[in-house]
Amino acid sequence: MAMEKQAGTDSARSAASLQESWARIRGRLRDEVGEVEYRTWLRQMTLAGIEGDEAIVHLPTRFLRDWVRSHYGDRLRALWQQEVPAVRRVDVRVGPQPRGAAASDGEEAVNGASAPAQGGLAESLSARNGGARSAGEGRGEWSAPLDPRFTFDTFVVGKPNEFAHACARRVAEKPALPGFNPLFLYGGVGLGKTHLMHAVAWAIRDGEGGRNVAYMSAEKFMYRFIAALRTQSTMEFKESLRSVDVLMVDDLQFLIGKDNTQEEFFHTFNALIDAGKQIVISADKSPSDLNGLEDRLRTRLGCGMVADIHATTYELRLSILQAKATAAGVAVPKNVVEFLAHKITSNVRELEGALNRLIAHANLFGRAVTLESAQEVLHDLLRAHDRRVTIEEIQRKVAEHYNIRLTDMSSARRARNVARPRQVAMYLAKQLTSRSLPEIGRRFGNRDHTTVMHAVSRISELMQADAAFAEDVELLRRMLES
Ligand SMILES: Nc1ncnc2c1ncn2[C@@H]1O[C@H](COP(=O)(O)OP(=O)(O)OP(=O)(O)O)[C@@H](O)[C@H]1O
Repeated sequence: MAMEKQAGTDSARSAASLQESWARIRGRLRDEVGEVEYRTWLRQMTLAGIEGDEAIVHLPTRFLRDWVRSHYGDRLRALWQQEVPAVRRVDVRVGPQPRGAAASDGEEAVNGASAPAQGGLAESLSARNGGARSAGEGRGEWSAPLDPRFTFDTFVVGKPNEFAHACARRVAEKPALPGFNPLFLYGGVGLGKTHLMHAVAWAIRDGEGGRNVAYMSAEKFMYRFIAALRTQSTMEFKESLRSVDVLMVDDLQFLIGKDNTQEEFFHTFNALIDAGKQIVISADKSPSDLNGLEDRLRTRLGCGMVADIHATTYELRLSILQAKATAAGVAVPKNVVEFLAHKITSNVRELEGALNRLIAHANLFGRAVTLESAQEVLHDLLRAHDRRVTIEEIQRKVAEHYNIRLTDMSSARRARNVARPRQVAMYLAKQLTSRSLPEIGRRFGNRDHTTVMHAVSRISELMQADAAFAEDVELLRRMLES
């Protein structure tokens, strides 16, 4: 063993002892980072081999590679050095995973040689699915790769998604339960449909019984079907698809207007349901609203459980931001989280994108995240969102509310009953749009930016001192935002 440790090359190291070292390293990492983090980021690591003084670790995607490199690279190197002192460097690469790689937490995969593993990601997924391959298509090849970030652990539950989440959990725990088959999840863009689908797929794959889950987009289904038609292998297509235990199809609306593919999907759907297999579908609309899908298919899609994911609420946006900041290990102040949750209301994808940008910026420049940096870094994004609330709208609403003329927003009149509403409008313009102080000043009768600054601080003070006034301003804000 001691001799082996000094050798540092594959030739001197048996596959078995490498495997043991690698298993210990992974075990230690898992103990250090905890189960959830380990499963999210590290579980799919495989050892491709040792070259000279370098251990080569493979991950299936660039995203995972970058993440593991930047967050765990040093730790991996240190653990390797403890285990095998001759290893001085660790190279994390995107690479194929060997058959059976990372099939479960107990199974650690090692090629045992420096030569790259054979077989691509599709094959390794096939192995994860049970490894059975029929002639032509491998069963697992049906499945698109699952995103390791999209699990139940990382899905934040709130009022708008709690029903869909509960249904997804139920199906993951007990596939093909009567009343839950098919499970049809629908909702607007970027609200978490794919995340929930992947979470179900992960949970079933990792659960007991080694169920064979095929997850794909409707587009992929069509593409495969057309390819099978072209190569006259539709029988194999049908057989391989019908041999799965769970079929999950994302973005079903893609099949609208694709009549032949719909027909094929309808038959596959029926065959699987009749055989007691679980089907999970996602789409942007409910089955009854999917105009352009055949009636008989729409009817069947709606005969299990239909669950919608609603637009996010302010509270859910707050929770999601907090959870994502914590997961990234970055301190994001409360006022920044509240600011983002207020401003970016479109969907979770954009919210997440904004937070990631802030975090990346803070990391790059080694600076803390602050409200000022958030406004600066996200300037373009906030501007795009501002389109909904314009300074004109603010002026109009505030003038109406205080019963003054719209022209008084720009007039030179200084009477309190005019000046105060004007200050409120300036304050709201600063809060609800990303216009600069000079820009706001210009829109209020060419006033100086210091006047706007004064208005903002005066209104803030008054709101602190006078609860009724604060409520009034908040009411205006809500009216403008809705
Ligand atoms: N409740 C949630 N908790 C944590 N993350 C979420 C939640 N909802 C959505 N996300 C995140 O938001 C992003 C977009 O979600 P997802 O891709 O699942 O949306 P989608 O509804 O499938 O969108 P599309 O209609 O564009 O396919 C993902 O990164 C996802 O992890």
